[in-house]
Amino acid sequence: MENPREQALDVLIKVDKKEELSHIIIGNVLEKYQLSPKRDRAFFTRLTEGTLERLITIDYVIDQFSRTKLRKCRPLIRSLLRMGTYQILYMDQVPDSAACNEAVKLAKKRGFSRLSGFVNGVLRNISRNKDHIAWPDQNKDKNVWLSVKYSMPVWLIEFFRETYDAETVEKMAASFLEEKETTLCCLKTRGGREPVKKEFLEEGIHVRDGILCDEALKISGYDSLYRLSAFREGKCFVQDESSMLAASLAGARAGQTVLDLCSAPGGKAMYMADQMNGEGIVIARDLTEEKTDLIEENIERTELENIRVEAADAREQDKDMLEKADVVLADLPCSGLGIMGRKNDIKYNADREQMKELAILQKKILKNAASYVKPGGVLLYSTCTINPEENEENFRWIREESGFEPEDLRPLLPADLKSDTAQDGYLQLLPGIHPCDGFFIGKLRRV
Ligand SMILES: C[S@@+](CC[C@H](N)C(=O)[O-])C[C@H]1O[C@@H](n2cnc3c(N)ncnc32)[C@H](O)[C@@H]1O
Repeated sequence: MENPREQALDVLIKVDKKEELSHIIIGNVLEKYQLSPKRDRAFFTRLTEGTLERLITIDYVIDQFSRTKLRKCRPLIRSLLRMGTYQILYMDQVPDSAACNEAVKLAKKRGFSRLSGFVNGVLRNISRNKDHIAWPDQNKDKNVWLSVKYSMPVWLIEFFRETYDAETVEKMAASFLEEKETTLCCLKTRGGREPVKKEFLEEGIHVRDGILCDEALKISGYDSLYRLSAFREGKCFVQDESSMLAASLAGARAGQTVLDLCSAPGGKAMYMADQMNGEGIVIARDLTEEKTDLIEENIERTELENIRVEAADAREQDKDMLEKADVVLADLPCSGLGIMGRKNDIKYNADREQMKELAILQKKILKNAASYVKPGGVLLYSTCTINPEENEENFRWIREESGFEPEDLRPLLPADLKSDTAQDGYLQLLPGIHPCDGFFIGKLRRV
């Protein structure tokens, strides 16, 4: 990677112009420069992801110290100021003078010599005054204060506060900004957690056990997953503990028929196939072949044999599957508000209208999902969001519509996990409150 700052600049400009989702653009750059030194790749990743994560805070600061408002600047200048400010405010290892000088050099290199003085002036002004920023007054408007402090759109803060108190919302917002380890699920059928852990320790990677699930390992300090042999050989795959918990609460057992309607990239399908010890079948479906190819790739790597992959639209009822499945998993497309800390685009692109449309889509799929459950079988509904309309309300709706009984989750939960609603068959996991992503899990049984 020739100049990680210039690569970061190009990514920020593309994201600003909404050319593509940021994790795809960043992933493409990392793939192109996979042989570059780990240090450059890490600097590039931190600078792009960090700047995007703190965009609202950064823009607030720049507008305080610049005479031209950021929204009136050219995209290149806007992105240069944003990444310069991120380095000054959040990257202690970068001297402020380097952040300013490199921004000036890039402005000149990209044909903006006339504006390089402006870039220099704004960044040096921020550097001089970084301990005297006038933040919003939290006593005047707590939501605006939370929005600027945690870089979350104010409407989202207001939306969460319709359900949760300010303290809970602050914990959630803070947790989205925390540095995340990567959570891996280790397959029992491939030897389980201990040998993988040993291998990672030998490779000098920081590793610790998960908190909620026996299969989980949390790792950090590695470069690319594909450089880890245990990952390459399919002994583990990336999955948050909230997802492992959802798949484990489905309770799939050896010999059963499991139908996973929205399966790509296949995380929960693989977890269940592994729990079934390779006996019985998990039918893993998704909408397009592009998506089912992702499941196929993962199965090939993990060598799980009891998964059958099919492309199918879950909105259409499949008459051949009526009352055929012991377990139906409806892990549905959702607004993703529980994983905003992993995907920056979600918090900036979410909107209430789209959330309402998703709730309608979920109802349609849930109705079909219920029709595939055998008498005595299970319907497990899950999403990675924090939105009562998509979660609790849809769970209540399908319970009434299907006549299925909610299953008491209390005996099935890890000891450390407390929830007031578990006895009613569902739980809403909250980042910052629970040790995992934000996730909804609801379990019903056909009586
Ligand atoms: C939350 S993700 C599933 C994650 C997956 N269960 C896992 O654990 O790896 C939702 C999936 O729903 C799929 N999807 C969206 N609309 C669908 C539809 N109408 N029919 C089937 N799958 C759909 C998306 O392609 C996406 O892969």
